[in-house]
Amino acid sequence: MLEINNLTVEIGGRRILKGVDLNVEAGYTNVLFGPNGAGKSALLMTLMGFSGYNVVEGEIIFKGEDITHMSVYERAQMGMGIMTQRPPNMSGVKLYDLLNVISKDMKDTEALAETIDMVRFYDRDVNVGFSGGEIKRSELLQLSAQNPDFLLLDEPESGVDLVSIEQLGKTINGLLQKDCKCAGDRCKHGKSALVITHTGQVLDYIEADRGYILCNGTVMCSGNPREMLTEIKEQGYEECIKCKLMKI
Ligand SMILES: Nc1ncnc2c1ncn2[C@@H]1O[C@H](COP(=O)(O)OP(=O)(O)OP(=O)(O)O)[C@@H](O)[C@H]1O
Repeated sequence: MLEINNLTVEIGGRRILKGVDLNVEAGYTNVLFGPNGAGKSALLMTLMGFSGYNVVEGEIIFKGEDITHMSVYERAQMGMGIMTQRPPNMSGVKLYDLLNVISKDMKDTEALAETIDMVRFYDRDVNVGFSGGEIKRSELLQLSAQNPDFLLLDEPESGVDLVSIEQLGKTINGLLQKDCKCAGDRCKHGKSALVITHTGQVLDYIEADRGYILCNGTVMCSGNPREMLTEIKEQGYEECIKCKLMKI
């Protein structure tokens, strides 16, 4: 569903991503690990097409189409959606009005808003004065309203209290499983996701297929995400860099 080939990106003339290769098949959820400043958020922002992320080499193929130079709007229309780390305040835009514009099914959106206690935010300007956890819930609600085929999730659990993480994780899982008409417990032709996580807490609620470690703008290795998380917790990212150097 998503194919990233040799993606090299500059921000303000500084090279942030260097020849990134990464794939996410339809129905799969892949995970991106990496130390602070590695370029994980930059990768997601580039995939969504935000300005300031200049692709100087490589390509992004989504649903078989080259989207490398498409606008954010066109990518969203094609079924790509994002939950960013620091979404902007939207002064003058009420949450309800925004949901009403992007919602494919307002009934579903309102049901989720009830579940995650966001109805009382309908009359507030989007993100203005929201707490960290409230921003995450608002973002999740907007993403659910859009109901994209491909979810880019940037540290969805960060800033969320321990009790609410379960609800957030289950909601994300529900979103990934939504509209899946396959029999059996796993739908390999449904929605896909690329998730950034430091703690791995969200992985307790979703099926993660493949993990990637990004260090200094480069993919160092890939593998079983749970095993990778255990190794990162035990050995940190230093071992990963050494391992890559040894392979070279
Ligand atoms: N607008 C910008 N101007 C200059 N440098 C930027 C800009 N945006 C990002 N960077 C730099 O790009 C690098 C990668 O940032 P990015 O946010 O992608 O890291 P990250 O892997 O998501 O880190 P974290 O885990 O801390 O969220 C950092 O060194 C950051 O300072």
